[in-house]
Amino acid sequence: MPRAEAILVINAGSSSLKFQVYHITGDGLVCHQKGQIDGIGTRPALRVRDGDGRVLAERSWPADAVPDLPAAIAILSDRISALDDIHLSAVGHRVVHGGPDFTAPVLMDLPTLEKLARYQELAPLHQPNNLAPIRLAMEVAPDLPQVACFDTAFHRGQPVHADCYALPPEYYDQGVCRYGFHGLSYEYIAQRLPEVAPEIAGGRVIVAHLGSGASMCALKAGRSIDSTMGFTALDGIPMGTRPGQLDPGIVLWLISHEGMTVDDVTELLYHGSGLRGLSGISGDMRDLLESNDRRAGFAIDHFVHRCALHAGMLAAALEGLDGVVFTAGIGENAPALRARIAARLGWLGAELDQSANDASAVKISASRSSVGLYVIPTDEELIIAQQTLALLR
Ligand SMILES: Nc1ncnc2c1ncn2[C@@H]1O[C@H](COP(=O)(O)OP(=O)(O)O)[C@@H](O)[C@H]1O
Ligand SMILES: CC(=O)OP(=O)(O)O
Ligand SMILES: [Mg+2]
Repeated sequence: MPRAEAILVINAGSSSLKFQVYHITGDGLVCHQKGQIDGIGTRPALRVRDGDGRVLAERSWPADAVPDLPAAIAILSDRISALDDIHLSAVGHRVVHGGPDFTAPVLMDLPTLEKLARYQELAPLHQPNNLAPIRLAMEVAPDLPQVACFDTAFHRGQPVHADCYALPPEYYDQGVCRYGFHGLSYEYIAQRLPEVAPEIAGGRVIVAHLGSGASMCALKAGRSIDSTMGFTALDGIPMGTRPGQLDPGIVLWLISHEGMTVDDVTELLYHGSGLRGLSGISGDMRDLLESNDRRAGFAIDHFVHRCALHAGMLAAALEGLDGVVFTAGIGENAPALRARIAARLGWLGAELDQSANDASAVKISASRSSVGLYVIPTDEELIIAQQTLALLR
């Protein structure tokens, strides 16, 4: 029997490594297998399912057995190379930073790999882990097309007054601007809205992508007009191990007063801050929700507060609010946090339906709420597969 033509998708995040295999059919893309290792460095767990959702493999490890993304890549690459019932037509990769030049998916070659490697310092938690599998695949399968799909691309149509910093313009000309990230996730949500939430799809929507990395995007009729992340994926709301918005004066103080080097500050801001730094317990929201330690509750309070403030900022960018969509690890799975954030948006007209929220229904707003509240599980891999297929064709 001929093996089915397929696209493999790889998505390396800050606490997870996800993959999906799609069959290419006459009608488009059909998921054949999907899997992930999440909780990397905190509570690593592997789960692989077939296209119908049946669990094919499940396993967990102690935190230090899968301490980082490279360890997860090693585990998953063994599984992926064992897939023998497909013929790969291409591999689609999430690449977090596309800088000023990469505004659309691109077929990878060595010069492009070198260009993208220059953005490693702008996304140290992601870019090396996004590029390593591309480099490896180009070595072992030089004829197999590798396509890079960017987190930044979806935001690149924002007006200049929104994506610039108040710095002399020569910095903007050099690419110092607000890129925004999680664009593959926002593109997926924008694609789903007309079907799942037609009453808000053409309106003013905040999408809250709350995962280990977290950001929010202001969608106006499905297009990004602003977001909470900036030049790097450090900005905006607090994350698992990143602080979110920070007065740049703190960085100057850390250098001048604390004698920190660039490497020290990088370590603090990418690995030692956010929920982990503030709680001193864990950057994994599940650990904080399960903890009775007062510091865990304090970190969650801060997270909710900052989410509410940034949502207010995006509502101002949108000049009003028709809907809020919760997505990603926390947004999809933590009803208590959705409830607390929604309560802080009451002044904008948001009112939760508590039982719908507890059940993680798609629509979780009360019927009298003037803001539609939704939970839509994201699927960055599907967007990557669609973009990869479009480029192949
Ligand atoms: N049931 C849950 N309750 C609360 N938080 C959860 C739950 N499941 C996952 N999370 C949180 O989601 C985050 C991971 O989300 P994910 O979108 O996979 O992140 P990333 O892609 O950035 O690695 C972690 O902080 C984890 O604690
Ligand atoms: C950009 C970013 O923070 O991604 P993730 O949430 O997958 O870590
Ligand atoms: Mg992610």
